[in-house]
Amino acid sequence: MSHAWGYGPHDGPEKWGESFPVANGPRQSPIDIVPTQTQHDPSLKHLKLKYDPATAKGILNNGHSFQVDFTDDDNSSTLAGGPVTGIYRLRQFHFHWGSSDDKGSEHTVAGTKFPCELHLVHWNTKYPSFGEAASKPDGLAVVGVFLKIGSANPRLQKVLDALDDIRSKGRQTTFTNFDPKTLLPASLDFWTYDGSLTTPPLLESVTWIVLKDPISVSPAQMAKFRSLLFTPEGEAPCCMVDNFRPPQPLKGRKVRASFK
Ligand SMILES: NS(=O)(=O)c1ccc(C(=O)N2CCCN(Cc3ccccc3)CC2)cc1
Ligand SMILES: [Zn+2]
Repeated sequence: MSHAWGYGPHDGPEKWGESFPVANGPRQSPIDIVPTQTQHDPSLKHLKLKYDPATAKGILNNGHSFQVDFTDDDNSSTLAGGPVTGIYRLRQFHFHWGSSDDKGSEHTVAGTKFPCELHLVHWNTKYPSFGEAASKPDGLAVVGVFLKIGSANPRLQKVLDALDDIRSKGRQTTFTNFDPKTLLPASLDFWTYDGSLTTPPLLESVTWIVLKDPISVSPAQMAKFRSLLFTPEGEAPCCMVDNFRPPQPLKGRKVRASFK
């Protein structure tokens, strides 16, 4: 398989190991988080998230998900505290979701799947760039947020309204003046563990910070996610759904909790 990967029967997660052998490595993501097997770590600091809405730049259908990109040439939008040392810059956020409300998240909680999961991707400023950081064991920090079916979430609406302009792979449009903090739940209680990117190249460079509390999303809003296409204009349309990797073996890793 060239480096063309996807989520279908011929190029999906079960096949990724053929081109990306690290798929079977010791710190792969996502995982099933079993709360009764996590350990409260009182030494974990509060998560410090500082996001400047002016750093929002654009929104892109990358053929695997859609992402909102941020300018990351200074420390205007950063993550610090929590399990990390130093300052990490926000690069982008994106989502993973299912074809139906009973699946879609990458992390699961005691086997429970959520219909969608948000990932806010940050890179360690001890390295010169995202690309450099992405290959280092402490290079990235990703905040994961579960979305649970409930009432419509007004905070999502600006993102969802932009999807009409990026229906096909490769489409992008400007997306400015957006504060991703508005997408977070009230509590920043989290679980944390050492893991990887959940898409190829599956680099084992991510400190995962998965928030305990979900945010809401309505069925109509989920339908909006599912209106995107994996395929570019001019190709037979294939709905962008089930773009999630299933949980991977823990291989002896400890999952710590910031809360009791
Ligand atoms: N689901 S997730 O684990 O949160 C996630 C986070 C980030 C990305 C991401 O931005 N990309 C796009 C391009 C950069 N590559 C890494 C790279 C490849 C080659 C040269 C340098 C870095 C990673 C994939 C994907 C998934
Ligand atoms: Zn992701």
